[in-house]
Amino acid sequence: MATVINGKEHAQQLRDNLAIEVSKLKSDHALVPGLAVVLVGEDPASQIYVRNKAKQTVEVGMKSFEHRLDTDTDEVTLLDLIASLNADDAVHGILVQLPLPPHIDEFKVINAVSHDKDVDGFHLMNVGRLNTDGGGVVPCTPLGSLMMLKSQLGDLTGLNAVIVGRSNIVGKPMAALLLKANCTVTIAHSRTKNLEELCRTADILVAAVGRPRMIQGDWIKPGATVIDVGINRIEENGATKLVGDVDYLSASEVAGAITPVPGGVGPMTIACLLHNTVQQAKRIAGIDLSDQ
Ligand SMILES: NC(=O)C1=CN([C@@H]2O[C@H](COP(=O)(O)OP(=O)(O)OC[C@H]3O[C@@H](n4cnc5c(N)ncnc54)[C@H](OP(=O)(O)O)[C@@H]3O)[C@@H](O)[C@H]2O)C=CC1
Ligand SMILES: Nc1nc(=O)c2c([nH]1)NC[C@@H]1CN(c3ccc(C(=O)N[C@@H](CCC(=O)O)C(=O)O)cc3)C=[N+]21
Ligand SMILES: [Mg+2]
Repeated sequence: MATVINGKEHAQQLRDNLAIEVSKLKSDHALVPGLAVVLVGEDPASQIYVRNKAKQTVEVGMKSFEHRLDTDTDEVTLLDLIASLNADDAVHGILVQLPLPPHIDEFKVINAVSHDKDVDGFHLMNVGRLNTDGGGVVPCTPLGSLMMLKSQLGDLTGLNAVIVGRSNIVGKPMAALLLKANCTVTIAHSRTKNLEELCRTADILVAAVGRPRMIQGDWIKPGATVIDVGINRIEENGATKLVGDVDYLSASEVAGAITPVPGGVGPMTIACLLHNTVQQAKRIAGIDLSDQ
């Protein structure tokens, strides 16, 4: 049976370390990192997610600012809010919850956030840096996934990594990180041929598809490490359930290690968001990033 990679524990450890760092920033630099989260619309899943983020932000000693706007908010109003957050010295990180309503241009909004306050790593400046000098802010979900992989496997050099999914927020930045970590990287998507065979070549398999339990145990190389990014709400036996893109039962009989859903990549994503906020606060304040 596969080792279960406990994302909740990894996330708790990361938050414990952040709490220590935040208290040092307070005492040594009079700096309290602040995170602003902007939510447009009433999506219940997003509301829970935003509430969890706010709670954990405060728990590590940082300031949390929440901005909830109606679904029919126009683009100019949203851009004005972002401009005021860009100019606010108490705010070091700005996250605009995606997806946005269809009448709002997501690309425009993402790039209106100052790249110095981007904590998602979605701004063009940070995308460019991830793919060149590696110095920018790294997207939270891929960063959390990489941390768990390194903790599980140590050096990743030479391993074959297959990522299923090519989105800008998960698949592509995950590929960039694994390439930087010296893996041989393949990105698969909906047009990929022989997906099952390709998956069986993977020492590291990352599933970021959005299809409940798509990847089966017999698609997995025995002993491989499986990172399940998928968060899918399904109805089963009359109850609502959260499942990943990997069929956990069959996969855990073949894999060497696997992240569960819930309790895997999700909690690490939020912890990495807090990590990125601290990083941006230090950058803005001119505190050496290699300092602590
Ligand atoms: N744990 C966390 O913190 C987070 C979890 N998620 C979850 O991760 C999953 C992916 O999210 P996201 O990247 O935003 O999703 P997108 O819908 O943006 O991308 C899905 C990708 O999967 C590919 N795909 C779809 N169907 C197939 C198929 N049958 N075979 C192979 N590839 C396929 C698509 O291919 P194509 O490009 O050809 O259309 C696309 O590249 C979702 O379940 C989401 O909820 C997302 C963000 C954070
Ligand atoms: N700008 C932006 N940045 C994001 O990072 C972003 C976003 N928009 N939009 C939505 C997706 C999704 N996402 C999740 C993060 C944590 C959990 C998480 O903590 N999940 C728990 C379960 C939570 C539950 O029970 O619902 C778990 O997997 O254990 C889930 C999903 C971040 N996203
Ligand atoms: Mg849109």
